[in-house]
Amino acid sequence: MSRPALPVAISCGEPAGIGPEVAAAAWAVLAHEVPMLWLGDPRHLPEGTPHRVVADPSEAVGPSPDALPVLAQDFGAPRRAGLADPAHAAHVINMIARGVALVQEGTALALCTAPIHKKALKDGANFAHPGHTEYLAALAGVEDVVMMLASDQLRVVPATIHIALEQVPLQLTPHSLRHVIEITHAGLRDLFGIAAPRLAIAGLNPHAGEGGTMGTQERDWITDLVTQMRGEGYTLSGPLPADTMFHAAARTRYDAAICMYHDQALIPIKTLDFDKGVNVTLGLPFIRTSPDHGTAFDIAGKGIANPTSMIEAIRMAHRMGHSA
Ligand SMILES: NC(=O)C1=CN([C@@H]2O[C@H](COP(=O)(O)OP(=O)(O)OC[C@H]3O[C@@H](n4cnc5c(N)ncnc54)[C@H](O)[C@@H]3O)[C@@H](O)[C@H]2O)C=CC1
Ligand SMILES: NCC(=O)COP(=O)(O)O
Repeated sequence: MSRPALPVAISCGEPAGIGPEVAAAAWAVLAHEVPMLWLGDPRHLPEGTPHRVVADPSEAVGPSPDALPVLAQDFGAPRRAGLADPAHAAHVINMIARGVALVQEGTALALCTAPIHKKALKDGANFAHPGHTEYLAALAGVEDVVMMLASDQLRVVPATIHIALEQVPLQLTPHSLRHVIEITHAGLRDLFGIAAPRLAIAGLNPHAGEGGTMGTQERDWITDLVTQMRGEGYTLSGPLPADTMFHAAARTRYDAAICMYHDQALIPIKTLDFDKGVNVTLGLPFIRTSPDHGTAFDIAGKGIANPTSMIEAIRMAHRMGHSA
């Protein structure tokens, strides 16, 4: 029996940002290929976006080439491009939670989240999480999830995510790094179809510590953890000096780079492939992807936002939803 063509649920993200316009543009490209269900206030879609409000996600099963199906929520006010409205914040958060509920109850295939403005959600609704990744983990009731950014050229994982740099050496532990390696390995195998994933582990310090002269974490425990996990059957290299592990030849030697902090991971992929990078959360009991960019207030509403990352994120959610 064939499975119903469930939609990818797309949470609207910050209405003042480019989320609504890149979602509408992605639908225009993918409408014949991927069933979609946009969650948000239809007034926030770009003017003229063909859409139909549905009462139930079952009305969004199968491709909908004539109109984007919308599960509508009245946010109370129209959007003002580039200017977050604090009154929207709670609704933005609810759209994420609604998307998770749809996937968990089996009426959506996967979740693709449009970007949120983290500070706007904190200011407007006291949002307790630094990003989707942590919020989704809380909603799913799982302790350890992994943020991966993936493109054709590179996959990166920050072992610590949205924390201040000064917190990195405190929160990065053998226990936490082990979990990141385990979850990444499983994600590459199960969601990316890589039977024997090769992971490159970055050092934390310049020159991976240079034998303890530029930092001691590599000498004190990272090298031991890598050696131990190699003995358990993982294919790991490192800890590697982070400045030389992203050039073209180096990138051929691994399937994902495990980095020690946010910018160490995200700078190389956003430099190489900002347009096509996709953010995927590993370790959740459902599929979640997102474009790699943020709300881009500086260009919101101008019709110039590039939708490619959103398109790739929806495609990846759809593909993974069918392979999981
Ligand atoms: N998944 C999510 O919810 C994410 C949310 N953010 C949030 O977005 C907000 C703004 O973050 P920024 O660091 O300024 O990053 P950003 O990605 O919003 O913007 C950085 C620069 O890239 C440009 N840009 C971004 N996306 C583009 C697109 N699709 N087409 C053309 N140009 C594009 C912007 O105009 C800007 O000049 C912050 O609150 C941040 O936390 C950032 C990344 C991901
Ligand atoms: N810089 C990536 C980012 O902030 C995405 O975070 P999340 O909202 O997907 O957790």
